[in-house]
Amino acid sequence: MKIDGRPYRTIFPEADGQAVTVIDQTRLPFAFELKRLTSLDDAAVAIRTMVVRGAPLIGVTAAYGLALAMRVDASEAGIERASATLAATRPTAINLRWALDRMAALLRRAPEAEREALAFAEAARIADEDVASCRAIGEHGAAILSEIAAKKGGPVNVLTHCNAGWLATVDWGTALAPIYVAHNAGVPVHVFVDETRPRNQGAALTAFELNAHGVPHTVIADNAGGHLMQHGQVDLCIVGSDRTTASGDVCNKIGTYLKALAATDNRIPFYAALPFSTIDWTLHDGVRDIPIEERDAREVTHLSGRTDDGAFATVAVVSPGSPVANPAFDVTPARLVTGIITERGVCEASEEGLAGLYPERRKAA
Ligand SMILES: CSC[C@H]1O[C@H](OP(=O)(O)O)[C@H](O)[C@@H]1O
Repeated sequence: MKIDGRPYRTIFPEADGQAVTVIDQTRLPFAFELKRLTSLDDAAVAIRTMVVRGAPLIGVTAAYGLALAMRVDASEAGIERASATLAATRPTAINLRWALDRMAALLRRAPEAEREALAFAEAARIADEDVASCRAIGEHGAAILSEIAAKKGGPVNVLTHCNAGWLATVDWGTALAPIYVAHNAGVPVHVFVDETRPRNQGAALTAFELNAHGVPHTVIADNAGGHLMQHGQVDLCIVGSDRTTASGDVCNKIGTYLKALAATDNRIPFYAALPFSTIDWTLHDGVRDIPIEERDAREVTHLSGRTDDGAFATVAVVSPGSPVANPAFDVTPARLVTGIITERGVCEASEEGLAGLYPERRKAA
């Protein structure tokens, strides 16, 4: 995507191969700052502290983190140690495990002396594949938006949760990719942007993206979505995913499940958009089996932002001493999901639906 007319990706290797540069998403939307990752630990900290975030981007950052690690220790033990360090950063997004397994399998087969160059090349391939996958998700999803807008004879109103835009991937995004493709094609689209407490990825990141791209949108409190659906203001919901099971259960940012319940109650289509790398083919019961990250209580007790005179500030918003719970994700059962938008097309949220798009997995299962 473009920022002030300049094309950006969320992560890119530097020409000298000594570092990888990322956008520091903890500073958005009030400051656009780049951060250089020069080591395995830099990459691990960037993932854990959400300098980079979003399932596909977490996977790509981990891939580059492993490549940076190979500069220091390309032995078998080095591969295992770096993989373990990166895998421990965040437990829910399956893209992290998927990327590390793909990289490690390739590196183990290569001579130690070739592993650093091979790792950077494979990380770049994973990044390029992510861009292509998200662009294809955009095409398939835009067809849905275009059909609704044509039937309505007016703007299609999409509700989305958290940030599943280009900032959550290498480029294009997943849930927002259909919106960008449709908007670019002249389809009238408007987006209701859930603020998405507690870290406000919607209010801070999705709104930043849509502002930069000129997409009409309205930021809303998380709790307003059901009311808007009840009053006919939402035509469909599209969300991202951090891990989707082979049976179509969708794990996504906390609060997604509540949106799906409201959508179902109001007979509003509810889609999840995700690439192949977000599907966990080993799981069939997401509510029971997907590990849900519990993040620091301070994300709930404090709000970070900018004061009216432009200073960054963090303020307490919870009565001191009150206990806090902060699960970062929830799981929407497949029965509440209208369809899954992937790089290979749109399918039912079911074993059959996903196996139909990925027949090679049926044989593997
Ligand atoms: C395209 S994956 C985006 C997905 O990741 C976000 O989680 P986080 O910001 O904690 O990394 C959120 O669940 C988004 O839907």
